[in-house]
Amino acid sequence: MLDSLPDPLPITPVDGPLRGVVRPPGSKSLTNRALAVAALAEGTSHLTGVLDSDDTRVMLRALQTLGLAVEHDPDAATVSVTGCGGVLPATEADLFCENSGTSIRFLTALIAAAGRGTYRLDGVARMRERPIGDLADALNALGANVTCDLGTGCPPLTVKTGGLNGGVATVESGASSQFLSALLMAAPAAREPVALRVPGELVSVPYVRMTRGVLETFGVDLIEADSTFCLSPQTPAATDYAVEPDASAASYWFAAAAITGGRITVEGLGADSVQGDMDFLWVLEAMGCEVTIEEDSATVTGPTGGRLKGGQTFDMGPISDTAQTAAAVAVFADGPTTVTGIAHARHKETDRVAAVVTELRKLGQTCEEHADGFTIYPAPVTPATVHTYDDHRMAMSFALIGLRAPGVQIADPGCVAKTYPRFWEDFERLSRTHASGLGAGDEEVTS
Ligand SMILES: O=C(O)C1=C[C@@H](OP(=O)(O)O)[C@@H](O)[C@H](O)C1
Ligand SMILES: C=C(OP(=O)(O)O)C(=O)O
Repeated sequence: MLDSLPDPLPITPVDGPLRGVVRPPGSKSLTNRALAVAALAEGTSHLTGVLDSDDTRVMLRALQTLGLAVEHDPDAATVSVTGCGGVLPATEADLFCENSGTSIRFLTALIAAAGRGTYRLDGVARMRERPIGDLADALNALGANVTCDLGTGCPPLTVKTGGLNGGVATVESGASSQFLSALLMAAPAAREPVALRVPGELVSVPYVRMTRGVLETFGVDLIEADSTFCLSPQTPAATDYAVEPDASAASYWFAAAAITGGRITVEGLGADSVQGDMDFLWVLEAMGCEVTIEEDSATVTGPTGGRLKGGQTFDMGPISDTAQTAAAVAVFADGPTTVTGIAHARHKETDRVAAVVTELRKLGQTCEEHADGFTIYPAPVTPATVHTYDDHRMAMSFALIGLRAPGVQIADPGCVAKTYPRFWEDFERLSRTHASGLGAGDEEVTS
């Protein structure tokens, strides 16, 4: 399906509010965490609701290469993993991690802790610009020998290891929270207790909470005090784990309701979600949307005519994957919107701060670029082809602008495969629910 899309993909504006119900695919972050912890567990874990996308396939393939028994049924969205109990079967491996940050960071720590030999990890050209040196330093303090082969603090990496001894490590976490998450998941396999000290800024805090939640489900004990996380040697217990739908993916549907003045319900994500990106709902509420959160769903009703409130500043540091979604919504606000706290978003699939500003300017918007974010002064949208920089979130968020403005085309639409291969199918079906759907009941859109 993705291969047959026109490139660039023209987006057809809708002439009324979108209404519908949607269930996004499984969370990338939860899928890759559950896979990593299940790999270290004793016994077989059964995961349901798993995401099948480029990023999760990188992780699945890597675990198989490392000698683990992994059974994947993409149609049923299930994976069974028989864990290694603390020592990986493979004593060498060459792992290609594409541009999956979670995979390369989680795997580096997992291998350092449970590997016995020499391993190499690499990715696409952009991955070679994404930092990982702070994770390598922390693993080396615990007894591994991890080197960034080009001396740039980025992949490719060589991991030479006989397992982690344990001890105290400092984890610089200003570039990514994934370093700490990776260490927390790997530390139980060390021979001695591990203390992970986070001395300065910790970005993307909700993802660390998510890691703790997954570890808890697998029976791992962890103590946190004074920015230090302590884990004793232990083996995670294999478990059945149900992955929630992806909250970052849900942000596109919530925003579609906001922009078109419609009403969209996302199923499977409710009050108890463990994903921080659900907080994007409060950005939309501040911009004039009505937000309702139930036990197992969340609904956004956009203001009539999609007239959104501007003149606001949002610190989106904890939820930076939704900053591009916010930028798309900001185009239709009645005043400027400023997003702060996302300097670390410059290290992701692309420099997202620069990409948002560059592409919004093409679409006729006035934008200021700041070190840690941007300000958008809304103006009428001018037709343009949006460059997506191999960043799924550029494609998915900028498509939303095309729902209300003619002439928006999305280059390389297939890049959504990183986390949401069915995105355009859901977009198409949901786009058909406008206007005539009003008062006629919601159309079910599921994936
Ligand atoms: O731990 C995770 O699952 C993630 C953490 C975040 O990265 P940073 O911690 O690098 O901000 C987020 O952007 C990424 O999509 C997923
Ligand atoms: C930043 C992202 O991914 P990762 O860091 O896992 O590559 C993302 O999915 O937006």
